[in-house]
Amino acid sequence: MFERLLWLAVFVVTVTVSLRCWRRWHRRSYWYVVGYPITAFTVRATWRKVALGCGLTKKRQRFWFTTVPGLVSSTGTVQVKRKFQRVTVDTKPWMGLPLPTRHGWRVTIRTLEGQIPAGYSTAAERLAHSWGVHAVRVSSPRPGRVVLSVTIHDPLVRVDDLPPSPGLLKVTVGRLETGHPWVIDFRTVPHWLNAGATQSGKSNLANALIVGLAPQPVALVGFDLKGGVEFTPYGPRLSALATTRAECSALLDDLVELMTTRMEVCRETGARNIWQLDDHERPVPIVVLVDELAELYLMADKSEKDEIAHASTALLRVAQLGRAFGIYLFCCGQRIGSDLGPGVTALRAQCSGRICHRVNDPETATMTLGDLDPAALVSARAIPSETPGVAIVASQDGQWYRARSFYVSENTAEHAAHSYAHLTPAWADVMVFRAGDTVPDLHAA
Ligand SMILES: Nc1ncnc2c1ncn2[C@@H]1O[C@H](COP(=O)(O)OP(=O)(O)OP(=O)(O)O)[C@@H](O)[C@H]1O
Repeated sequence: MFERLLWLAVFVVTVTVSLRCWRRWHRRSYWYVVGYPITAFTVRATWRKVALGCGLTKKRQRFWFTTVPGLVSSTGTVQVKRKFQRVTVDTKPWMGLPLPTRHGWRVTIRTLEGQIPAGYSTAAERLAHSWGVHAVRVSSPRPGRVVLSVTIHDPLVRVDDLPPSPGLLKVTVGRLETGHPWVIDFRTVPHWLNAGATQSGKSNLANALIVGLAPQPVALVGFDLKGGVEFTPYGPRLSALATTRAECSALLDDLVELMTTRMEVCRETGARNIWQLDDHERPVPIVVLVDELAELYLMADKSEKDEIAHASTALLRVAQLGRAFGIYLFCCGQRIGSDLGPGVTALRAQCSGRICHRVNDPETATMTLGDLDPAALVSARAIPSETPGVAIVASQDGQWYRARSFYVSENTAEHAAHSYAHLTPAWADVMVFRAGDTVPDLHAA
């Protein structure tokens, strides 16, 4: 008997240690083979209790046949006088089979009458605590269905190195919490707002863009309102750099003039945008990086009013019309509040790409992500300062995601700027382009 118990103990210890080792050395296969089946079974088995606790059930009158009152799933007291009677029961929403994902699982729920996805978003935090997971995200692929996407651990604690760019004007800058790459694609979403408090990771993201765009046949333009300290080291790969408001105004005038020229070229050739022009006619696309956007709008005294109005209008025109003519904006700022003036609000409306790092004031989060799901705002304000680079990203599919940029140091970005300095088109060359002009052979790079 003792020997049998000993063998059993040895067996249990061996199995436990092996499972722990497996989990430690190859978490993904362990999750699919061991973790997921146990989780799927537990989630299904406990769904009634969890839904009840999170306020996702509905009371319904049902005919119930029972002799044992305790078997009736009701929060009220059920008095069984007859064997077949009408009682109030708590009905749980129908749940499909949880499906494994790389960082957790995904399950479809059929909503009960009167329920909307927002109700599930409100309950998401309660669900996460009930299941003991990092986060539960809610989406609704079609009316009457919600999909709960569960991440067990925060997948953004560690991210890998910056991979090569997947195509022209596309840069994989980080990873989404779903495990998918976070791609900034200027041809799909032309203008971006990148907001965040100091030390939240805004410049790191700009560095990732510079490293990704440097080898591409594009012209990079910098507006560095921190007096040039951020972008000057990347000068060799920048076709133009403005570091004061006066310089910004002049450079914005250039961009508006360039846009007008490109407009004429497109009109003369019957094209609606530069991408419909023949390859040899197409002007070089321009990515404009703006750092510390608020400085462009801040007024110390009334004498600056005209200059601010001028710069603000020019930037807005570039945002409104730039897309068709190959001019794309990436605006970074600590604060992008409406107190900066109507110019900022109008610019924001033109920037469909939104990135909100950790922010200090709720208004910047609202301004950056405002028209998204309120849960995105809550998520943005919950970003801890220990994870710089984590942001809420509004994407072209209308969804929002938590994401983290790859770490790209200033040295790496500076190295890329020097290595690809030979691809930098001179600003004068970019400006003189007209139909029939010789286009610098940047597309061959
Ligand atoms: N994705 C990331 N992974 C790891 N560390 C990061 C990441 N992003 C930023 N950091 C680190 O966080 C710190 C702040 O980053 P960064 O300079 O980009 O912030 P910022 O928002 O631009 O701040 P500021 O407005 O003061 O310039 C840096 O030390 C940087 O190395």
